[in-house]
Amino acid sequence: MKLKDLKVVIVGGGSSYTPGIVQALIASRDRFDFSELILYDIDNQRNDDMLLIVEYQIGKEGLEHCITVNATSDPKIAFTQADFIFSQIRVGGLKMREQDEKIPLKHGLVGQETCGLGGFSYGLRTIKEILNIVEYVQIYAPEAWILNYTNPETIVSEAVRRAFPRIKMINACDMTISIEETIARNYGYDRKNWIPVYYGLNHFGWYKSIYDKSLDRDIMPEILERLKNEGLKVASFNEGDTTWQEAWEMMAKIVTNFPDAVPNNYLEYYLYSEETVEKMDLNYTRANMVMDSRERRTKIMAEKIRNHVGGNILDFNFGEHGQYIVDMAVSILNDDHGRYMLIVENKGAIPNLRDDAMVEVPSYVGRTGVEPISLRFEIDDFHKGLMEAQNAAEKLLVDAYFEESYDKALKAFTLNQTVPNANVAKKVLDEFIVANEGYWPKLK
Ligand SMILES: NC(=O)c1ccc[n+]([C@@H]2O[C@H](COP(=O)([O-])OP(=O)(O)OC[C@H]3O[C@@H](n4cnc5c(N)ncnc54)[C@H](O)[C@@H]3O)[C@@H](O)[C@H]2O)c1
Ligand SMILES: O=P(O)(O)OC[C@H]1O[C@H](O[C@H]2[C@H](O)[C@@H](O)[C@@H](O)O[C@@H]2CO)[C@H](O)[C@@H](O)[C@@H]1O
Ligand SMILES: [Mn+2]
Repeated sequence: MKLKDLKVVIVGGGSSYTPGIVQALIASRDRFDFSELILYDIDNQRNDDMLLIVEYQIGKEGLEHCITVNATSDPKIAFTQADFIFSQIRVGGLKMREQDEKIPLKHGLVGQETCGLGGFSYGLRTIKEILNIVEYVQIYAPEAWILNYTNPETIVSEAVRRAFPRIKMINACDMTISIEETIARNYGYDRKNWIPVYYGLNHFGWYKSIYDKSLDRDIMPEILERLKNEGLKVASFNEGDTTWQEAWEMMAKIVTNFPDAVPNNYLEYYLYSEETVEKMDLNYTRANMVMDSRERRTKIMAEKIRNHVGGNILDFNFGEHGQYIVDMAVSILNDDHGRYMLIVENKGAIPNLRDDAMVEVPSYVGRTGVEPISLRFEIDDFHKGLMEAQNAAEKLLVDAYFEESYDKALKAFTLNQTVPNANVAKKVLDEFIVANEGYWPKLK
């Protein structure tokens, strides 16, 4: 493997997460020696705007002579001789995310981008594009590592597992980092001292223990107590974001009712679907918020650079998101065996769950890839039951994609735990088929 002068490709270069990734890449140059950065996107306008921002970031650090940056929509140019590929696409953009959220919500169901039927709609749209990208990598850079965080992750990674079982791809989500960081900042801990044991599906899991090395004990019992008694406030990187504030408040509720484990916040959509629906506004969902905030701020940054406006141009803060992705790349390159929560094929990691489920468990990352940690305990029936139903629904959805099967899709929609009956499942599925024309396979 090449260790220096690396070529990095950001797939979905126009994503508003790109500046955060670039900031982390720049900050990690002593551990990750890259000299070429490619923004690859199918939307040239977004990609060109981002090129301006990234060039500005690199120029600001005086690195324009050591790092070349280019934007392209040509896969051959993008992937040839690539070493690392970061994948962050949103198929259909935020306009389709709006449909994912609003169609179920219209029927009184959870309207969310990765949970519930919105996640299934997004999944059926995304599989084809991710498989295309993996195919390009096989053709132009078969030795490259793909770090994937495109959502909905369990569905995407299940499809890739079936189509490319040996691909060098790491599936990662920053949510556990964000949960840990928010808890640590609220209660005065340092997450860097933690060895957490976590298990689940993506956006659907629980902490079993959190061992703090500096205190020499499992601090989960005291965290559970504080969650119940003090609640959880939004950390500075999500400050002013009401959706995140509400999500952290719901964590306290989950723990009050189920006091044996710190949950992933996304479980609120499954455990309290009715309550989350009541808080949603059919005329203004999360997609609208993101368009009016993150997307707008990105456009303003590009505009200011284009118009040579001086002063403080850069305006983004995604907490640990970018650094987490880059740390994983560093861990591969330097064979560091860093420990991350990753989405992997179970194969016994959770002993009493089917082997071919894509689960999220602690894993080491090194030069040869991912080494998942076997939990060596059986998970309880409550978590197991929830996970098995969710996993079966996701597997049926991926079957529906490969078999172009309406029957499998309807079963997946009906089994989704945010759905009360098959009638409403069918109505939402039929509306999604129309809304996703040109994106979904033709279900027969
Ligand atoms: N797992 C995580 O921790 C995590 C965290 C943040 C974001 N994400 C995911 O990252 C992705 C990007 O999110 P965003 O809000 O920045 O979306 P966005 O719409 O702002 O940006 C995505 C970009 O992908 C491009 N794109 C779409 N299809 C493409 C294709 N086939 N090939 C190349 N480019 C393509 C779009 O043109 C767009 O510029 C989403 O899937 C999101 O869910 C994951
Ligand atoms: O609604 P969005 O698009 O703002 O966020 C959806 C994503 O939420 C999680 O990522 C968080 C991250 O955990 C937090 O630290 C901070 O950086 O905000 C991110 C979102 O902006 C989740 O893990 C992702 O999968 C979602 O895409
Ligand atoms: Mn995630």
